[in-house]
Amino acid sequence: MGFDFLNPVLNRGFVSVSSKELHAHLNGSISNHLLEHIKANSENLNESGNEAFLPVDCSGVLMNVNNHSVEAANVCNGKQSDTRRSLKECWSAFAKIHEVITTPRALYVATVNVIAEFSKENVIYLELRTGPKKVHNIPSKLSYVESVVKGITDAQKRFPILLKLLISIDRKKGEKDAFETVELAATVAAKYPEIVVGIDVSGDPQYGNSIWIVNVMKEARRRGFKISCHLPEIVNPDEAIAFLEFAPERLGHGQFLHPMYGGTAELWELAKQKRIPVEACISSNVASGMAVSVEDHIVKILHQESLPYIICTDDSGVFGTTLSNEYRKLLSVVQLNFQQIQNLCLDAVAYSFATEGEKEYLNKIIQTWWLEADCASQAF
Ligand SMILES: CNc1ncnc2c1ncn2[C@@H]1O[C@H](COP(=O)(O)O)[C@@H](O)[C@H]1O
Repeated sequence: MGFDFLNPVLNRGFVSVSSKELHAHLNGSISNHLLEHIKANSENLNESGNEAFLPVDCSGVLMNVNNHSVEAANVCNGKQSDTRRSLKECWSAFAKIHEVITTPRALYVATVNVIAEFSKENVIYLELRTGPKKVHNIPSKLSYVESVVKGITDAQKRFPILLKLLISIDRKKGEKDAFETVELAATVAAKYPEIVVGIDVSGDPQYGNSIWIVNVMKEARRRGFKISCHLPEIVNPDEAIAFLEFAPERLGHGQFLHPMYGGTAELWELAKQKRIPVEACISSNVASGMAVSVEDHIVKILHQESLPYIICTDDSGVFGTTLSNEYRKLLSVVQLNFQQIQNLCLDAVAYSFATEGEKEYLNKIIQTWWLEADCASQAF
């Protein structure tokens, strides 16, 4: 579309440098390389140190990690680059990852290295989200979250990236579990208020009932959390209306809001009226069959109608993508000039769950980077 002038900028990571990742599921963001590494070393993992991780440096960070790429991921999967994973396949991909992350130590290493990989791509603000699990040798949901927070705290000291955590509610696990998760999130947030800032509602959209999900979101809001809620990834206008009426701070996906993709005129009108920022995850939605193609992704309509959206990866490990790659896909279907891309980055700050002071700081970095990028582009 004549945006070749942006390629050097994208290739040099400028967009991701000035970008934020607001929708990244922790386990879904584990690259194949990292997963293989954890699997291969699982028997040697212990709580006391890193000595079993030969390729890991003293901070628990994998050395020589390749950035994700569709090609790299597909080599590991033995799949073609255009392989589509249906939503069902996604759930089994997550289950396979969960089978590998069996100890607090493995979870810690996964957390640190997922952050390392985002930071290598020059992402400067990352909101990770994950669902607490008492599985395998992880003794409790509290210890699960503590391991993730420890990973975040340690990575925060090492990388130039600001980190936040959203605690995920898995709708498949039902109402009781969801209320308990909010309670647990409140306990951990009291200890780490700068890190644990939000609640994510996700999981298989075929499960759960919108009424209790709305009630859980109300409780989370009452506790002071910001909320990001996945809109159903199957056509379900009634549920989407219930979620829009509640008005979480952000919405995940949103492909089926528009009548062209299975929504209704009423739903689309409500979406336009509410103007809730949508976390657009292009590769994920195309790979899982939610959007037929990049061209048919809802982001194009959101852009045309000047509705707020943020470019995100969703599950960079499972879908073999990066934030820069997602921006490239956006630019293949939406015409944006330099200033508009910068504005997208600044919008992402505004829609983030960072504090006002942190937002100010991030905005300054972005403006500086874009000034440099602008100068660099003049040179090409
Ligand atoms: C494809 N789009 C999606 N839609 C809905 N839920 C998703 C998702 N991608 C990920 N998850 C949710 O995040 C979990 C993996 O990360 P954590 O184990 O929590 O770190 C998945 O099991 C699912 O519940």
